[in-house]
Amino acid sequence: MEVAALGALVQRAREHVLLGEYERGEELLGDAVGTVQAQVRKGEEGGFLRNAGQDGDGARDELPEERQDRHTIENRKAVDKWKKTLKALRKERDLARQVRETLQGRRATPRDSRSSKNHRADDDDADVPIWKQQQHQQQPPPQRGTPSSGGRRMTPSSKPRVPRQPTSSSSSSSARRQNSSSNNNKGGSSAQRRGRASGRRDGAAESKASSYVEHMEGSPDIDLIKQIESTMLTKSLNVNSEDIAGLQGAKQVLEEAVLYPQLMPQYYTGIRRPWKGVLLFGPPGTGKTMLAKSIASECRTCFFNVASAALTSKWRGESEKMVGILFDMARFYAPSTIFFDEIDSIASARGGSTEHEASRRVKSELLTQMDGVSGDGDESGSAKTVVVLAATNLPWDLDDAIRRRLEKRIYIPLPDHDGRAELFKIATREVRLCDDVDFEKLADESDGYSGADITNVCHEASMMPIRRIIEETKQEVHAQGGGRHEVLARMKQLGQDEPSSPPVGQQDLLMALTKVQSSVGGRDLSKYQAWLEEYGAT
Ligand SMILES: Nc1ncnc2c1ncn2[C@@H]1O[C@H](COP(=O)(O)OP(=O)(O)OP(=O)(O)O)[C@@H](O)[C@H]1O
Repeated sequence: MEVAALGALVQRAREHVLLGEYERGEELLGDAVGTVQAQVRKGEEGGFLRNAGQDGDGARDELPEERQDRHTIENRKAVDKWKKTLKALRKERDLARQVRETLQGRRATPRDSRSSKNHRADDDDADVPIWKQQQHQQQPPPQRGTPSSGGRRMTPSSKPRVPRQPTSSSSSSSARRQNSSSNNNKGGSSAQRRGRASGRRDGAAESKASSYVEHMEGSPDIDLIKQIESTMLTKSLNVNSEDIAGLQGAKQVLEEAVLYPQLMPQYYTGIRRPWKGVLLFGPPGTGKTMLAKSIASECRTCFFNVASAALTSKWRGESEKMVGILFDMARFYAPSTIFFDEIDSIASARGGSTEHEASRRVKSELLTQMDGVSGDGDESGSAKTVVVLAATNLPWDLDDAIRRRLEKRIYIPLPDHDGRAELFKIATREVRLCDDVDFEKLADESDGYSGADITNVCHEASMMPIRRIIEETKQEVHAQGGGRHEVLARMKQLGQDEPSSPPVGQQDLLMALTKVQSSVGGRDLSKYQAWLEEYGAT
């Protein structure tokens, strides 16, 4: 292939990769690798000289000696340049292959076995979180005499580690100053902050400790660290996007904002850097939390589920310290996702007369930390991103600066007709249904219901046949002169004789719809619509 066509070829390959056609992208990148390899070979044989043209067509040996030297140097420079290009292209081709294989592996995983209770997250490599896979890949083989058990390699030169202090309240204002003074180079400032704070390179893969708690052993904040790790961190989630009814648009935006940058960090640099944060807003019970969990499961990143109440402490300075530790831990386990549920309760507008000083400090720390999350994929191609996802039912209460940092703002509305029908199907998946159940009719009857409302309706409906049986049993026993004791004994017997529960019918579901009312009012919906028009960014 012509060298002149190389640029266009690589461009085409990248377009295929961005469109998700990894196989074709990989193939074209393979062609590009072949062309560049040929250039390297040619240069190593001194071939650039003869074809360069500017020195005439004569062979190298025919040139005067000083020109031969100049050409040797130029030839070497050209070879070095081609070698660099070769390395970068190989990396890109391998990445496309890796993504293709990961996706193929995921598709090949039967859904049932993934949701099976007995399935262990790390049974096969396809289910090993990205952070763990990288750890495996980067782990050098154990050296002779260096025991590797216990997840921590000791070398003769191992020194006791001085625990790093996470960014704390005391350092937050200076960190913030530094951040704003280097606004033009935010990647640099976050890297500086990380470097300054820890004196170590980022990420679990490069640390010898297998957990953050171990890494921070001896820190005065170890209790807080343990509390955060045990209550907020989930290393492998198993929420399937197929369990979420509807919301196709939101799923797509989230994939583009969160999943693809994790899979292909090389492409998401500069102006294409990943979004700093994503806000999911909308009425309660519409699946915001489920969506956040499912996207984190797809990425196989570590997931920090932060309920705002968990970040409040009665001790002065402790809440903002927790925020600092949380982000620090997320960077340690990167790639990771931090999900703030009900973010409005910790990030409401600042400066109000009722605002407590402690709450203002937490917000400042949150802003600082959000500025410091790693956005760009690094050159080595490893996805070390920390993604901030947040959800709220009260988007209008959010602090302006926090809202600005949540660059993507996605509306999660009440389910439409098809969404409701699907919700009824999903929610009744585990119960026996009578043949008369008509999901379309149920969707017609449940306009204005949220996903959580429909789940409640199905819960209520599934109880009804059991209640009927209990009632019949009571009447039967009482008619025979039996009392409470006999009723309970008969019920126990019934459960043993008839272990499969009685089926739920259409009437049960319709009756349950009259008992469970929609939890979202029409006035609220117009408020969301107005906020979406003013601040939405999808
Ligand atoms: N789109 C959906 N698909 C499937 N189930 C849903 C969906 N939306 C809601 N649900 C059901 O409602 C429950 C609550 O959903 P979830 O917690 O994700 O809502 P939320 O929007 O985060 O609510 P809140 O704003 O009150 O925190 C889920 O456990 C699920 O049973």
